[in-house]
Order: sequence, then structure tokens, then C-alpha cells
Amino acid sequence: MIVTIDGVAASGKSSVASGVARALGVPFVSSGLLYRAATLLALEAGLSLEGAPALLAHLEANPLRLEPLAGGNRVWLGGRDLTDDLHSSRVDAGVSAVARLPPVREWVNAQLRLLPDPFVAEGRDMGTNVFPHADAKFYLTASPRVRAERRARERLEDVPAIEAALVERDRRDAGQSAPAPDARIIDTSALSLEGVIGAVLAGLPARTA
Ligand SMILES: Nc1ncnc2c1ncn2[C@@H]1O[C@H](COP(=O)(O)OP(=O)(O)O)[C@@H](O)[C@H]1O
Ligand SMILES: Nc1ccn([C@@H]2O[C@H](COP(=O)(O)OP(=O)(O)O)[C@@H](O)[C@H]2O)c(=O)n1
Repeated sequence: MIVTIDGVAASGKSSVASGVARALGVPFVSSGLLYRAATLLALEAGLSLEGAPALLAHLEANPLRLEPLAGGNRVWLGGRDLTDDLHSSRVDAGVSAVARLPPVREWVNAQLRLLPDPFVAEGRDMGTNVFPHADAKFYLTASPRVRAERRARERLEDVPAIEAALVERDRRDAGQSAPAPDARIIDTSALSLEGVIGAVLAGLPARTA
């Protein structure tokens, strides 16, 4: 059983995927962390974020591992846990450039497709490109202001600056962020986290829930 939860930046994908996965007793998979980790490695190595061949060679020489833990995914580079360094403004600003490189997308997708079913996967193109045969698909949205206010509770930046960065990232990610035609779209602007998790669980086919 595969459930996909895609959506725009900071729409609640990972919190909702985590809650749904916990309710179903399965792992959740946060695909964005692999794009973020690839970006962090490129920044640390001083590589261009647009140079696919050098970046891919670096990723192949430095294998990353996504650990889909129920309580929160982690990304490892050998024995180094990168997870806490993946949500910096520096990574936020660079990740869309890295994520639009086709060889990087293939590298991420190959890792995701090896994961053993069942799971809940969240990202941008889980229901379209990576798991088109998922049992249930959801797409989360919320107004930019609401998303920025939620993120501001996690970071020491002001709401307008966060909102501008989110809108810009949505624009750069638009190419891989269209909802699947068979996804259920949920506007979370006026919903609590529990409300969204409940709406996803209520939308699952009977044999999945
Ligand atoms: N419906 C909601 N109501 C209130 N806060 C929410 C809701 N959904 C998510 N949040 C909060 O918004 C922040 C961003 O959510 P997150 O799951 O990290 O989004 P994404 O994975 O899409 O970036 C988190 O602090 C999360 O707890
Ligand atoms: N399936 C995915 C997941 C993420 N991404 C890229 O990775 C970035 C970070 O994704 P994320 O899910 O961690 O970001 P947030 O939506 O949590 O802010 C996005 O801005 C996209 O550029 C993608 O292209 N495809």
C-alpha cells in the first residue's frame, strides 16, 4: 500500500504524512530531504548547483542514505547524520536549482523506488512521476501567508521574508509540482494539523484505512 502526499512548500506535507503513517502503522518517506542533502553536499564541496555531471559524480562518491523512521526521517552520509543541517536558509535557497537537474531527479527516484511497500511518501511528484500507481493520492495547499506564519514558528525570520522565499521556491519548483489528476486536493489554510490528517485518513480507500 502506497499513499502519496504532495504539495507546495510548507503546506504541511511532512507533518501530515507522519501523522497518517503513524495512524496506519507504516513508515513515511520524505523525498525532499534527499534533494536537500544533495544541495548541502554540493554547497559544502563548493560545487556549482547547476553542474549536473560534477554534482552527480560527487553524489556517487559520497552515498547518502534516507532512513524513513516513523518519528521523522533522517539522512546519513556514512556515519554523519545530516538531518539537522537540511533546513537552513542556504539549503532552502539552493535546493530548487539542484532539484531541477534531471540526473539528480533520477538519482533520488531510484532510491525511493527501492523502498519496501507499504509507506506514505511526501514531496512534489510522488503521485505523478515516482509512484503513479499509488493506492491514494493527496495534494496539500495553503495560502502563502498561512504557510509563512507556520514556518515562522520554527525559525528566527520574519513572516514577510519567509513568505517571499516560499513563493519564489514554489515558482522555481512549479515544473515538478503539478497535482496528479487523480489526487484529492486539500486546502489546509483553515484546518488544524489534526484536521488535515483526519481528512486524509477519511479519504483513503476502505482496504487501505
Ligand atoms: N494544518 C496545519 N495547521 C497548523 N500548522 C500546521 C498545519 N500543517 C502543518 N503545520 C505546521 O506547519 C509547519 C510546516 O509543516 P511541514 O509539515 O514541515 O510542511 P512541509 O513538509 O510541507 O514543508 C510545521 O511547523 C507544522 O507543524
Ligand atoms: N519530490 C520532491 C521533493 C522535493 N523537491 C525539491 O526539494 C525541495 C525541498 O523539498 P521539501 O519537501 O523538503 O521542502 P518543503 O516543502 O518542506 O519546504 C523543494 O523545494 C523542491 O525543489 C522536489 O523537487 N521533488
